[in-house]
Amino acid sequence: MSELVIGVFGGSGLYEMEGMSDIRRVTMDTPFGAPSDEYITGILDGVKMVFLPRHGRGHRLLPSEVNYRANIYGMKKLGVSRIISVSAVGSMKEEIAPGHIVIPDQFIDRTNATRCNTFFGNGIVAHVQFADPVCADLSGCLYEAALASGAVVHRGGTYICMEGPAFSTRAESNMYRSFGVSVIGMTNIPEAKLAREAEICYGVIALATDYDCWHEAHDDVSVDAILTIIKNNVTMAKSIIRNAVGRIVAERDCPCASALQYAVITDRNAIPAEVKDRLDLIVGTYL
Ligand SMILES: CSC[C@H]1O[C@H](OP(=O)(O)O)[C@H](O)[C@@H]1O
Ligand SMILES: Nc1ncnc2[nH]cnc12
Repeated sequence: MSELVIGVFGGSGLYEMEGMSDIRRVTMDTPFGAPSDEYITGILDGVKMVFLPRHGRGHRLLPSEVNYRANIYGMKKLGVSRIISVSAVGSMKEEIAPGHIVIPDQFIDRTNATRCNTFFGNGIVAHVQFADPVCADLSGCLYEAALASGAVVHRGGTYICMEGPAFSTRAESNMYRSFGVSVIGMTNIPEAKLAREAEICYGVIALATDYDCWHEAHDDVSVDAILTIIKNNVTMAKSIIRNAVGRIVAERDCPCASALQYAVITDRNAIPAEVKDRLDLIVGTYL
């Protein structure tokens, strides 16, 4: 059985993780370019952890500029089998108030193709299943952990991923509400798709920071308002991660672990050798 290694992508306001021992910094280059920053590895309550701030330390990268492929590839290289994504989100429902936690179970993709959401192409074609885009087991652990941390937590809900960087217009916000979505953000879709291709379980702790711009009784979303809420909630996010770590077992009994088994359609003999080489870590066992 392989050792449990849990990865964390820190989002807006979460640029470091306290409480780990045996801390090391790992600088990595990947066949897909450079990740957002150094990975921080360490031990949290006896479990190996890998932390990466997705926008880089100092929040230098736009959601569209993050090299999601490199970030996920690096996690895979470091042995990660579960990724916990911490994300600031706008609430699209009255009952999800700023300060609440949501563990989304669905996504809608409203990004506009400036991001690279796949490891495949250039001579190898694969189509992974994505009907259930987050790992149900990991998300269950995150929900239980949020309850144990005393959070007001909403189980399930749809995260709509927009391109940004400008926030939505009021017309867009109302349209998204008519879709029935729960929260809005700018980062999770590429991570979820690439994690699935890398056979890594993906789950999200979404921190509701604002009511976007649809709520007549609340101010329109601003970075300032988001950061104020996040400052008060970063301790909660860290507590949820800590409580989740003890609930995650090494062995996986979910479809994420074999997502690529039947996904590659290309004739193995037609795949160029350099493509096989580049993707060895991701898909090598199936070629
Ligand atoms: C700083 S406000 C907008 C920013 O926050 C969210 O990022 P993350 O998911 O990394 O917490 C949102 O998606 C935007 O990128
Ligand atoms: N209202 C919002 N729209 C998009 N991303 C966000 N992140 C936090 N709040 C957001």
